Amino acid sequence: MDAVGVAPCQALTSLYSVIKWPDSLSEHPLCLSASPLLLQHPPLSSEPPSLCLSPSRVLISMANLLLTLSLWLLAGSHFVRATYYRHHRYIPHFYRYREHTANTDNLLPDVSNPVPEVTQSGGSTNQEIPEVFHPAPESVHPMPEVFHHVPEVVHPAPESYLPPQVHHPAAPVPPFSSRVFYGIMFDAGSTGTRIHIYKFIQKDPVELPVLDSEMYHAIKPGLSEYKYNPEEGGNTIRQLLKIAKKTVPEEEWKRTPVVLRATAGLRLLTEEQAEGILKEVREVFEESPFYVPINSVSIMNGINEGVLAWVTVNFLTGHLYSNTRRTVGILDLGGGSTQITFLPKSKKTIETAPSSYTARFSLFNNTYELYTHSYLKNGLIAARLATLGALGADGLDWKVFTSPCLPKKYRAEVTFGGNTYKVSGIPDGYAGYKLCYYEVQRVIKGIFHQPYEVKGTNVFYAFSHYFDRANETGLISERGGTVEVRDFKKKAKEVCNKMTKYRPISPFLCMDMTYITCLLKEGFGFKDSTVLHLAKKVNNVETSWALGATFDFFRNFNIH
Ligand SMILES: O=c1[nH]cnc2c1ncn2[C@@H]1O[C@H](COP(=O)(O)OP(=O)(O)O)[C@@H](O)[C@H]1O
Repeated sequence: MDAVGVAPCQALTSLYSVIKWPDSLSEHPLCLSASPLLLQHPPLSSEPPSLCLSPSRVLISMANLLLTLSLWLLAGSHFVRATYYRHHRYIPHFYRYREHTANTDNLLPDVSNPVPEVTQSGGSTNQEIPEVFHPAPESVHPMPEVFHHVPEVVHPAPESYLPPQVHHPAAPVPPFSSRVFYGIMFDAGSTGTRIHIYKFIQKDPVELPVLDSEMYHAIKPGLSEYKYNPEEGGNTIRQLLKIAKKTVPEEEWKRTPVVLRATAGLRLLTEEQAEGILKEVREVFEESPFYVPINSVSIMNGINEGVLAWVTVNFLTGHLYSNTRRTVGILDLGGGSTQITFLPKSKKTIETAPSSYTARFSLFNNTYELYTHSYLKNGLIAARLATLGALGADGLDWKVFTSPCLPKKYRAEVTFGGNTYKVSGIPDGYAGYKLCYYEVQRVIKGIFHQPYEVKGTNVFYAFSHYFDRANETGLISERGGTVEVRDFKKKAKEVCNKMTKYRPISPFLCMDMTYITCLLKEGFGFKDSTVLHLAKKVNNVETSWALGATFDFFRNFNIH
């Protein structure tokens, strides 16, 4: 018998033990004796208390007994229900999180049953799209909503849509077999396009779905490189969709949503150029067999980029399930932009931040107010060009942009955002850490806001180019690890002062390491001793905003 059945049965067995039935009711008085197990108070005499009745009072007593018995049975049935609810749904989050460790611990916050068919004009027909679950509250509620009908949500959920918190009368739970569903998220970044195919398992209609696995693939260059040739950009999406078709079983295609969010690369283009690319992607999506929701292709703003990366990392590290509100901050260094996001411990952090540097959203019945900001043009590749004085410059056909951060004899053409730049070291000049630091400072000083709290005890996870550069220079292995801010500085000095040794890894390594050092120290204001956790994956899932964006697709977080 499972845990659900044991407790109520024990209660009924105990109840039954208070009754001793005589051989014949007509010949003997009826006797009841209290089982010591059920005594709330010590007996007044050494004999167990008993009560013997004359036959004439037996009928009245029987009526009383039946009444008592029904009351016990009623109480027992409530107990059964309470135990069932608790076991299946209203267990604390930290427990629920651990319960699935064998399954990489990746519980999806919000997704549940399928929603009805949605017909796309000229597009694919969605038969069953995973529906939105109400997030489980942090506290135990006496009457959980899971035994009510889950309100229907027809995808796509518009940006401002919040599923209604409707409470229907209780209904019997239909039989349910474990089911699998998928979500496809494209990350159209400035340096590449990546596909994330998430597989979720809904084991039980009243339990939260589990993130089972992720299929990830990246392709270079990013879509912004195709600003003059969107059709070719569309072909990169076609290639990635082939992987999606191999990963998602054919019978699931029609109800598997495809979503693309573009970041800094497209933000840096003109509106017309960006729209040309997005239109092409929409067309490629429409010709695919997958479900194409409205607004499936768009440019994501910097706030969402930061917040959704924060959601991913805190979800994967288990912090969204704890009641402590202890979370980790994130530092994301992309090619075109860089993000910092954390949950402040001190009110002063929010009070002293510019109003556009904070964001609110709701998750698991908690409202979070985060410090978050995305610095456009301060991603690593954009910062390289800015350091060289090339970003936004004219005369790209003939100008050569030089820097003491590059090996003296280095000369090359680099492409970013659809433009090509001629760059070189300074052949007969000086190179090295100090000069380089002075150069990169110009890209940071006066631009960054230092949050009040950043020198405190917040734990930060740093990924994307922070991870790549730390890994390439040997600060951490491919599996990731922790470093102090001063480790970046030490390594930057070493790389800049031995450029020839490190050149085979990348001629930009000195510039990149120096930029990261300056960004952390003088940009965000971290102390030398601040420890950063560098991770490319957590629980075998990529640390990127893409998972958070998939959750946001299934249930709108209403980030504002
Ligand atoms: O999902 C991911 N997995 C691993 N690395 C990623 C992922 N997304 C982004 N990155 C890393 O971030 C770098 C830059 O990101 P991106 O090109 O998206 O910049 P952007 O956000 O400024 O446009 C990539 O070169 C890569 O190292």
